[in-house]
Parts: sequence; structure tokens; C-alpha cells
Amino acid sequence: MQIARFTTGDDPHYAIVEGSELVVLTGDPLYTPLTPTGQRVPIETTRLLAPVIPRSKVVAFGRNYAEHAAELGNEVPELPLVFIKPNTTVVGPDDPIVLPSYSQDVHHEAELAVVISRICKDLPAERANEVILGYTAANDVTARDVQRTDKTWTRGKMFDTSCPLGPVLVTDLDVSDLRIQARVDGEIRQDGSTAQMIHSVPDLIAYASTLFTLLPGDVILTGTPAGVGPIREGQRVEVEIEGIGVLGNPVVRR
Ligand SMILES: NC(=O)N[C@@H](O)C(=O)O
Repeated sequence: MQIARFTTGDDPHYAIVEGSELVVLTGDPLYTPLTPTGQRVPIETTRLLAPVIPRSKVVAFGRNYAEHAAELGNEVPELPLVFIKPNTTVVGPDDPIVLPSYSQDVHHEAELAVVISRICKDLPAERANEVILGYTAANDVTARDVQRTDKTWTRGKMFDTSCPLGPVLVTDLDVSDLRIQARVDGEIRQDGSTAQMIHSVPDLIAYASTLFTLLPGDVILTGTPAGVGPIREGQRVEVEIEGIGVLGNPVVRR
């Protein structure tokens, strides 16, 4: 099932995607059963939003694809490499990515994202499916130059608009071998598969839950495959994941 969060100019609403139409729902799939209101709206008359605004955090993993670690001259770490992106980094489909003034080398990073459905802590990996609401596409936009030079990844990873999510949330998806691409102005930059992940989605959720209590609406980023590269003002960057769709964003400098 595909769940969309959308607006027609008023407050955001949730809906089930049925072809070119949205079946509007009451409430929030994180907190209420999915109840249709009876209203249907054509998708093209709406604006899709980020499927979720994390209540507390985006938990992101790095170097979870060996070729990507190698392309930046990094070792694959023993333990999963984890960092946080605040929810102020999240934007939706077609929202602009605003290049931070302090960076001249901002990169795209196509990633599979997981949305957490219920509160959990110290969860065994074999129970991960009990806390997964669904999956969406993400772009872990990174200011590579300051990521390299700063002691922390704060400026490199946590600036506003550095975590586009979308276009929709997909439930009941087998994510073990999905094609994942990044394109810039139509040029393919990344073209990998989730089968290349070093740590699986259940292992990443279990590990994150040993470090933090995960809350409904928290998002887990599962790492990026090889092929990361720069994005420039005026370009359009797209992340496409098989079974989920295309997340496209224009790049601007303010
Ligand atoms: N280098 C770097 O930041 N990579 C991570 O974000 C990643 O591997 O996804």
C-alpha cells in the first residue's frame, strides 16, 4: 500500500494512493487506524509533502555500502556508523535544497529510509517488522568539504533541507534487493541495490534502539551506495527507489 501526505493549500492530509487518485484518510497513520473519509482527489491537483515529519529524530547510518566507503577512502567500521539529523532537515518532494553558505562541495546521497511505527528500545532484530510503518526514499544531502574538515558532522549533515523524503510511504515492501539510483539533471550518478547493504534494515533498527528510544515517526536512513557527487545551484537531483518512486528536488543557493 502507498500512503501519501499531501496538501491542496490547506492543512496536510494523509491518503492512500490508488492509481492517479488519492483516497483521503482521517487522522494520522502513526496514531489512528486508516479510515477513508469518502473523499477522492486527483493527485495532480495536490502537492505531495514529506510522508512524515519525524517527531524527534532522523537516525542515519554511514558507510553501510562497502563501495561507497572505499570511494571516499574510508574503512568500513566495525560497528554501524551512526549520526543524527534533526527534523528541521526534512523537506518534501519538489521542495528546494538550499546550499549552505559555508560549503562549496555539497553532495547527493540516495538512501532507503524506514519510518518507525511505535515506541521501542533494545529491540531484537527479529522483531524489527513490528515497529516498521513503511519505507520511503531519502537524500542525505551532505556538505562534503566541511564534513571532512570539521571535528563533528554537524555542519556537514544537519543543515536545513538536507533530508528530502518522499514521494510516498510504502508499507509491506520487500527491501532486500531494490534498485536505488541518484540522477542529476537526468545524468545517472548512483546506481546500486539495497542488497549491497552491510548491515540489514532489521540490524540497523535493533542497533539504533540500543542507543536511543525510537519514537513513532522517527526515520532511519540506511546508508548510500557508491557514486556520490556534487550538486550545484540550478540543478535538479532525483533519488529513485524501485517499488517506492522518484523523489526530485531543485537545488538553490540563497
Ligand atoms: N560519507 C558519508 O557521509 N556517508 C554516509 O552518509 C553514508 O555512507 O551514507
